[in-house]
Amino acid sequence: MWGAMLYQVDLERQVAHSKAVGQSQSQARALSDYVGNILRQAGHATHVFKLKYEETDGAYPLARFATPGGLLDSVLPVRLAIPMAVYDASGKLADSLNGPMPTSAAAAPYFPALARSARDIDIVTAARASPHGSAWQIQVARRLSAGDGSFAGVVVMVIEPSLFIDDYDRLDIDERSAVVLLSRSASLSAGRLGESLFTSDTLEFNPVGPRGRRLAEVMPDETLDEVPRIYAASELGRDALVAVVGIPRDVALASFERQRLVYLAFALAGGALIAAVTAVLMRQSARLRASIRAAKEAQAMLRGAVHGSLDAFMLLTAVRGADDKILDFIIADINEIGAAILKLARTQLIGQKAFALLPRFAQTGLFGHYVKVLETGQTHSEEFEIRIEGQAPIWIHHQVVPIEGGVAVTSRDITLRKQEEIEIRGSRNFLQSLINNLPLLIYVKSARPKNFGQFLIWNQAAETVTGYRPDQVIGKRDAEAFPPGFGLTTPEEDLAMLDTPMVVDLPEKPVSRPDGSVRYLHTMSVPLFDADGHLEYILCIAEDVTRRREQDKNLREALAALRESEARVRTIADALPAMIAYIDANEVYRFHNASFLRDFLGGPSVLGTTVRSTIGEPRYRTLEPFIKRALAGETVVFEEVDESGGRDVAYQITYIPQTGDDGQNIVGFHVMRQDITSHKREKKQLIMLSQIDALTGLTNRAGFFQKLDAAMQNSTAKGALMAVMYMDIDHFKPVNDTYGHNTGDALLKAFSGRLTHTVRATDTVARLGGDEFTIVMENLARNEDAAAIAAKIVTAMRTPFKLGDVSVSVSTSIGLAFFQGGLLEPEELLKQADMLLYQAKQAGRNTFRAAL
Ligand SMILES: Nc1nc2c(ncn2[C@@H]2O[C@H](COP(=O)(O)OP(=O)(O)OP(=O)(O)O)[C@@H](O)[C@H]2O)c(=O)[nH]1
Repeated sequence: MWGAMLYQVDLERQVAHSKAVGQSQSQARALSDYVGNILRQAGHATHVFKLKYEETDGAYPLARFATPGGLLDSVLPVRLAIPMAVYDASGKLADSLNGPMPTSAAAAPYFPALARSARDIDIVTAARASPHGSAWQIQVARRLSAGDGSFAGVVVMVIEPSLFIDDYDRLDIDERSAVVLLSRSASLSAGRLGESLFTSDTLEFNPVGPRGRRLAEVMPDETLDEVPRIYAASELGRDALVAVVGIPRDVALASFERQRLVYLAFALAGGALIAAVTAVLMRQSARLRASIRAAKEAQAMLRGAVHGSLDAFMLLTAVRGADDKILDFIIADINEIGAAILKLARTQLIGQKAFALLPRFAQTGLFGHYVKVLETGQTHSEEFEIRIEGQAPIWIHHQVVPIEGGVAVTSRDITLRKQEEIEIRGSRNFLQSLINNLPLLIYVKSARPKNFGQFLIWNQAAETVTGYRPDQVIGKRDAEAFPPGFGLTTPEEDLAMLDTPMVVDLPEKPVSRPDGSVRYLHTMSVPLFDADGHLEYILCIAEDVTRRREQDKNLREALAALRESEARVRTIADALPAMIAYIDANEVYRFHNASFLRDFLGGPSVLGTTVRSTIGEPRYRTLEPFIKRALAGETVVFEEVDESGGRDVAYQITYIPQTGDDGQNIVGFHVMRQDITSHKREKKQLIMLSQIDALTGLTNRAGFFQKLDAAMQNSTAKGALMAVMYMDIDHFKPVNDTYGHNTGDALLKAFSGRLTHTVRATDTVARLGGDEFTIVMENLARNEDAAAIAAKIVTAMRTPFKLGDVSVSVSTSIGLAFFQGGLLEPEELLKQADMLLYQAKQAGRNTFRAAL
């Protein structure tokens, strides 16, 4: 039992020791964190000073910098009274604060490095013995630049270990604890043992136990005092500094010792209690670690939020001139997004002056805004466009918030949103312009209950057509904007739309303009719904149909006139005896009068059919040449005999070409078809009549020559013998003279009658004029046959003629010529007969002479 208890006690001791080492190390780590933080802040403080110094061209005293609540106080507590100094370019002390400082820094290790490098860096020197012998120290130095960027000197902060040791009141440790800060590089240490401080250049701490142990327990290589402690170290990671905290062993193991007594008293129960206490402590430690981790995570998240933000974020510190006027801004911090916008690495940007980065900083107005924000303390936000040649424009939302000594700038790329806005505005402008420029009246009324019927849109065309301006209409209802019965869509029609929302085509209505004139509108009402399907607007689109109505009216009148004229033309055409038609350029019948249909085609209407299909191919072939000529522009007159009806019907056809509106192209031709059958017959009769001697009824001179010509051709063709007889009444004149002209006529008639009876029916007896007669005899067998007839005629005429109351005795003389083919002309044959007549006259008359 005791063995077990002693074993347990030993185990507990080990646990308590480990815990004590952990506690020491935790304190050592806190110390090293604090030191590291102070050193970082010191670096930051030199940076802030540098900004102010450079901004004021060197006229910025350290005393002002370290004013309580001033710039330094925002970085490092002024109460720490950290010694500071400013050295000029030659290394000579120019300003100092919080303690004596070396009069020259020229020999300091940082000085030549900072003088050479133009970069804004801080140099933290290794620990070295303090010149005034108090301890050792670390210097944080930063280059100061003149206005032209040249080396102006350095600012130095002196960090002494006493700062951490003296003022170290954060550690919750026993007063006999040891706190040591060790510089490995300088082999210097400074420490506190309870209330007493010490420095050493020999003190060293060595690790306890095997390497790689989790707890970094160390032991001093020399005895510091008589207090046994449990020491642990924490390396600073930079500057070769090590923080060591030693907690008195009895304090560290006090609980264990108490527990050991309890163990002694309550052996087994004590062990359990210790275990429980250990567990609680472990849990507390775990909780502590968790909360530290949570704090770190929160910090990381915060930092991540800034750096991972979609917005560009930048902290700018104002650079002020001697008169405190803001001259420029320096980038104190910037996130990656911001750096990306400026197209430089973050590290390159930090410390840069805005004017150096953006030469047009002032012209863009940004500088002015930043200054104003800083001076007024008012946040400024705006949206603007950045145009870089060769790149699409970028829209930025810019917010500037005042902070201590500068501004915090947040910029967000809102190009996409802006483009959408511009597009929406563009399409809205387009629609607006479209609505205004459309020749249609467009007006929109509200369909919402609160302002039902109120005009919301009234476009240019609506104003032009109705004479009412938008300011007279918009925001009003019909009854408020227009006189009663104005004529636009009425409230009743709007209410009907509310009942049954649908597109309505309203009848054409007149509207009275203020000047008294009237316009006719044809309106469509269209319901427009909101996203929830409720009727929101009534869109009315109206067309001014006044002109169209006038044109329609004129057209109707013109059409009526045309129809009337056509009816008149048709009446006339139908009444005409001629057949009239019109055929277009495609040879299609377009018009015909009643006679054309009845007398020519004899069937139903052929309008719309072609000539070829109407009259048939054979007849079309006859007419085609004339049709082509007419369609070529020629007026054609020709005759056609239609033999189809069993009797010959003769037509005279006239084609008159029709030119189109251009006066050039032939668009068809008019047909006038006249039945000339009877006319031709009459003509034939007339011709016939013209060949008859009116007194005697014998063939006249013209008929004689026609007959003689025909007979001679026949004779030539057949080789037949023919004769022509030429005779004259002997002493006719005295008859006229004795008995008068009428008796003479009667004698001529009686003579011709006796003559006709003497010859054959096939012989042609003609009177050439006066008392001269001829006979054409064809197909004679012999010459003598004709001579015999001549003799017979002479004999027959010797018998006196009984003419009314008088008896007249005459005789006749005859010349007889023959023909039986040949080239002789009729006139020549007659002349031969005349010559023979003359001979008969010469022979004493009352006889004949023949060319036998
Ligand atoms: N009554 C009548 N006399 C006519 C007509 N035509 C001609 N004459 C006359 O006929 C006569 C013809 O005269 P001629 O033949 O020259 O005289 P002729 O007396 O017959 O003489 P020859 O023939 O030599 O015997 C003229 O006196 C004409 O005036 C007619 O139609 N009627």
